[in-house]
Amino acid sequence: MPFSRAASTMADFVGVFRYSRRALALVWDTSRAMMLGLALCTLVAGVLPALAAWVGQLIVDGVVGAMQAFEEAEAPVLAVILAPVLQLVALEALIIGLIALAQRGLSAQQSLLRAILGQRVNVMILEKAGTLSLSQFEDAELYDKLTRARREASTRPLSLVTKTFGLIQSAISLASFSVLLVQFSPWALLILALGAVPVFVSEAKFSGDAFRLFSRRSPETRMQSYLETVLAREDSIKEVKLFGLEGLFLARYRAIFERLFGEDRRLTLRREGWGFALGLLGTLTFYLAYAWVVLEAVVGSITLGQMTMYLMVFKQGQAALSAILTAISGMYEDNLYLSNLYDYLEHPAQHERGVLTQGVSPGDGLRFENVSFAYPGGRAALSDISLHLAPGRSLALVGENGSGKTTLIKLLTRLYFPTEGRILLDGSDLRDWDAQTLRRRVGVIFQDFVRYQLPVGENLGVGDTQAFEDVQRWRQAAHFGLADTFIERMPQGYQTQLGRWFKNGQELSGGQWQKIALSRAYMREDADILVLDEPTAAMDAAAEANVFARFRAHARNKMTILISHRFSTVRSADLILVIDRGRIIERGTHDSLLRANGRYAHLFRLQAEGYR
Ligand SMILES: Nc1ncnc2c1ncn2[C@@H]1O[C@H](COP(=O)(O)OP(=O)(O)OP(=O)(O)O)[C@@H](O)[C@H]1O
Repeated sequence: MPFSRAASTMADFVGVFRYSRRALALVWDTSRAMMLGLALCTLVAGVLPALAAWVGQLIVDGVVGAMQAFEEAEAPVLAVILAPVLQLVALEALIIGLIALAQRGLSAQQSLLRAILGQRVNVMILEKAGTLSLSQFEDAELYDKLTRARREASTRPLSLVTKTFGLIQSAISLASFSVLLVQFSPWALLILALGAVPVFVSEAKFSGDAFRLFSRRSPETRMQSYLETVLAREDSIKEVKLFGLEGLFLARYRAIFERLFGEDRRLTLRREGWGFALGLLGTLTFYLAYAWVVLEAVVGSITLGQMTMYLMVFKQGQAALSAILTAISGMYEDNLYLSNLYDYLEHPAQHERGVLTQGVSPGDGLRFENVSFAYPGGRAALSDISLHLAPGRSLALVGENGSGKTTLIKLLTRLYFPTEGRILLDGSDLRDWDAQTLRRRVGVIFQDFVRYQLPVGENLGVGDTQAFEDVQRWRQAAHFGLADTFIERMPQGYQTQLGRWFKNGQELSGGQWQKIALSRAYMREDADILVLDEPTAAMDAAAEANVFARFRAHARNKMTILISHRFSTVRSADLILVIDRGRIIERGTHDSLLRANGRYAHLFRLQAEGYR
């Protein structure tokens, strides 16, 4: 390897460790007491083994001395001769006991910290997810980082801290062993090091390889977990069964596993193979040193006690050194995974910087001025949209599937920003509005509303977090959304658990769910813009008529926007926009549009004929 490449590989290797400091800070911040406890136990567990080895030497030499004394004495008193040796044995027992205590302390604190830190990191990941915009969520690369972080990152900070302490512990042990060993010969230290370094280099290389493998294939692992979900979740199982998809999906699931496993196997075999071969070097050096120490004992340059000690010290020193190197390569691996976590956490959130709580011309309502929009990486979904909706007026959007109706609502609710043009509320650009204020002013139900696995009351409460548990408000909203009658018939009324995930959960029909969603929109008492995207598609005709009668009464002074494929619901709107491939192609009232005899009139007649 040329020098410059070696240097840059080394720099990469060292550079990765920059996350160690942050992980340590995180743990320190999480529990100072336990981090100090860990440090103390580490210190004790690090220093005492060398002390034990030294006492071991004293015991052996003490025994040899006692044997001589016993032979030489005329009237030997066993207790007197043995006493010093026995004291040493007791000391050794005490030291071993303390080591065991320190190790238990370490493992107890580690397992507690693991739980707290795992939770903390998961919360950090989820909090960050809350700050991401919808388009960031739809960015596959960022989403991969998020899933990788959720899968792997929560255990890494502790693992890093444990390894750092483990490293310090082994370093202390090694230093204390070295102090003993260097009295035998400084060369022994060199032999010790030579045996361990090759294993370390190969470990570091393979942990890098494993991380790259893990990162590269996150799309495949995501597909795997997606297939698991489809095959094992109640909301998809019905269709899977009826279409007989189990075999097909399982085969795909297996194929992904086999492909991934092939790579894993290759890596594992190489890693362990090299680990074994290079590990033999360590064994070889140990036996070299062994022979040497024995030789020195035989020729009488060291005592029998020293021989025992040196052999033990060499063996344990070797173990400590290889523990140090393993810890470093493990830390390198943890740092790689943490780099992914911090990359994700530091991904710039698209800050909503607006501060306005009032527009420059209150009462002006909503305006789109030449608004165009394209989804990231997609073609234009909306082009040159202009419209004005004054308070108390209603707007209906009509158009084929995929024409851009929902997209318009997403812009209006600031889930996305226009690529061109502006949207004004009360005369001020939507971007400049304070997020909270804006959210309070808009009540919206999307077609793909969420069916929360929560009690039915809370399913309404999510519509207004300030009234999340307010039973009175639930009842009122359910009344407007026509959900009250069936909710009151449920076994535990508003406390009835919905969905099948939890015990005694009740499943609702499609139309009932839609009524829940509709009531959720009514929870927004302060909202003066109400948006309903296909709110009644699953409802029976009587319910639909009722819903709109209530809606009109409720929305008398509000701005309302309605998306529907049913002309019966659209016709009463003050303004109807017909959208086609992202453009407004017709606008007017029901009557004027019929008179114009264009697309609207055509679609209307088609639907009317269907009912004849
Ligand atoms: N998140 C997205 N990312 C990229 N493209 C999208 C996204 N959502 C919608 N689109 C595309 O934007 C276009 C308009 O979609 P939109 O959902 O606004 O249609 P729609 O008029 O509401 O349709 P429908 O009547 O079926 O609900 C479609 O071509 C669709 O493929």
